[in-house]
Amino acid sequence: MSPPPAVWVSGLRKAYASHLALAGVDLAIPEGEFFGLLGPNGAGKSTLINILAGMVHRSSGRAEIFGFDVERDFRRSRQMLGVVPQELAYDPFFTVREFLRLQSGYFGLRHNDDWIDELMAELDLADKADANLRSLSGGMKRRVLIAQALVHRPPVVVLDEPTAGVDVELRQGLWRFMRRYNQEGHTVILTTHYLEEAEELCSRIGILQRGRLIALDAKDHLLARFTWRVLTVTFDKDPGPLPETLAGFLSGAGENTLVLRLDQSRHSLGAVLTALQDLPAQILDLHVQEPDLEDAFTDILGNMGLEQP
Ligand SMILES: Nc1ncnc2c1ncn2[C@@H]1O[C@H](COP(=O)(O)OP(=O)(O)OP(=O)(O)O)[C@@H](O)[C@H]1O
Repeated sequence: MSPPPAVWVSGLRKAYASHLALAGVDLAIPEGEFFGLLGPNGAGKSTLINILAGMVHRSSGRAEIFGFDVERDFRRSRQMLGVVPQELAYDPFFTVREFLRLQSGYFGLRHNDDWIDELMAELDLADKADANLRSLSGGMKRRVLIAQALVHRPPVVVLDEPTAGVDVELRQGLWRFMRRYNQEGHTVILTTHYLEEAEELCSRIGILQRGRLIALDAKDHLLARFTWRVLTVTFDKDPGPLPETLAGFLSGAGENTLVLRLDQSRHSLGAVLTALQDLPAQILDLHVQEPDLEDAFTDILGNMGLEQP
């Protein structure tokens, strides 16, 4: 028998009074995956995460972590899971080290200092070990949140908007840390509004909208659905009117610059360049932009007739 997936959800529903926050979600996340859970505000992402963490009671359906039901086997499933929440709920009188020891205690770990030291070093918190939580900057508090979630070395970690509002440098540091944690074999689930972040880190993407998974695919497959490219061409002077063969591709123009949108599956870039070279101006620069996850996200939500966040 194959081992159970890290996360398994089937027919999962959550109703708040008459509002359906999750309307029957099926999802299996295998061990070791870096999974991106995306969706506009109110789509149900936090509800799903909170059900997995045993913090919200599901209305119906199943939810398991490594085969342990999140309610019936709460202790075992929770032991397998680390959740990095959006906000730090803590007693501000503790130092960072005291706080992480306390968290270890919740998981029955009394001698956890070696791992706490390693976590603090990895997250650049070592020189704040004895600082009071109250005195930390927003970025430092964010690191403490991550350390808190990992204090019991969970095989599955869920990061809910881990880099919201942090500066570029810290974001890059957190990406490196998450990538390394995943490369060590841990399963990572990330929710984010920064689609660039999901594109950089996640191998598979699920898009939730109004409590339903409207897309679930490998990131590369999602992106491969899009065959258009945007070609920006800069000339040494005004190139004049485009030949008729290219006029239909024009999507913008600036000073001595033309922007063409081409569908690669139908138009050859070579033929387009040859036609451009016939214009009475020299090409100085060419830039080809490929679709990114943001384009895929917008398009998928657009096809559903729904607005993006
Ligand atoms: N405790 C609650 N009581 C009533 N409705 C709730 C409750 N928690 C969430 N909801 C509703 O359920 C829906 C899903 O909310 P949820 O927080 O899961 O979305 P989300 O995708 O995490 O959004 P965001 O990106 O804004 O965090 C929303 O319409 C929200 O208003």
